[in-house]
Amino acid sequence: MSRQTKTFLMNRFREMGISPATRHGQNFLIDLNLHRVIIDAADLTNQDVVLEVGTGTGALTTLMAEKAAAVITVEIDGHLFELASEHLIDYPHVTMLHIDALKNKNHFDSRVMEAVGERLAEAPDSRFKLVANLPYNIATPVLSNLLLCEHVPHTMVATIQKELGDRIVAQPWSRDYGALSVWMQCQADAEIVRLMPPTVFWPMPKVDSAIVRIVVDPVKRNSVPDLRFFHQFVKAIFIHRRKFLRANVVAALKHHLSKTEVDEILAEMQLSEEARTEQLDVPTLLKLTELVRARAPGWTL
Ligand SMILES: C[S@@+](CC[C@H](N)C(=O)[O-])C[C@H]1O[C@@H](n2cnc3c(N)ncnc32)[C@H](O)[C@@H]1O
Repeated sequence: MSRQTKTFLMNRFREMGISPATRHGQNFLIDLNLHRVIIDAADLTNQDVVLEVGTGTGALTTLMAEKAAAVITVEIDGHLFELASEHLIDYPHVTMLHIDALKNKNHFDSRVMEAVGERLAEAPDSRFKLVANLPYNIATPVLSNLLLCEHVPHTMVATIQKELGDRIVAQPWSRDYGALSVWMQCQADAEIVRLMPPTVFWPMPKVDSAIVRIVVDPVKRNSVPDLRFFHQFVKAIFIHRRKFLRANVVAALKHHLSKTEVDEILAEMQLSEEARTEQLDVPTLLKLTELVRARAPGWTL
């Protein structure tokens, strides 16, 4: 029997005297075909160094270890770390970390990136990929922060809440368009590969899920002169995305730009006073950010 079916998992958890921890987003994929879909979407080869956040029982890890040059897998839960260690012991190119992958909501634990850096250094010309069935409570910081890390991924393939997937691929004027859509689309091509009902997991989550693929585009990424500034500025003006853009820029740049300066910038961009933040596409936001940055280079959120 596969060691990731519902019966196997239920028995193992019972033997260990534990139950899945909701606070850690422990919903395990029990439709094993979907592991294959994830791996195929990531197009894994022996040139890839893979980061997995959430080892779980190690089922996906083992499959990735068969294909990739190296896998760094991170698990917060001691019981699961132990369970996965039993299965991963025969894979010397798998680095297992028993830590919280995130130091805080804006930063990875430095040990994660150190381990990734070491594996990348061992395999020249390797590509870095994130492939994971992510715990839903940390999916946004994991995907967002990775794009600001020292080692930027070539591709990220992740199982996430469907609602989050919708936000990542959303277009201007739509209900789901926001700072996260802009942050992803300014530097990557993002798509939803597969939608999944709760029944493919044990225990079943309360929401639908999606597998997303985000492929970083170096040309797009290079067209953002200051990624950190852009990230912060877009976050600030999208807090009230339905409001008038002018009000949002004025509020975000309070103490840094006067209302007259904001009006000058909007006039230069030929944006009316009635323009709403939610209507701005990525190229327009890039241009706006650069005009703001030129006048307030030291601004931070
Ligand atoms: C959705 S499960 C995925 C497990 C497994 N990869 C699978 O495909 O079935 C998420 C896993 O992430 C772990 N986890 C949750 N928060 C974490 C964090 N902050 N750092 C590392 N692992 C975490 C959970 O304990 C759980 O094992």
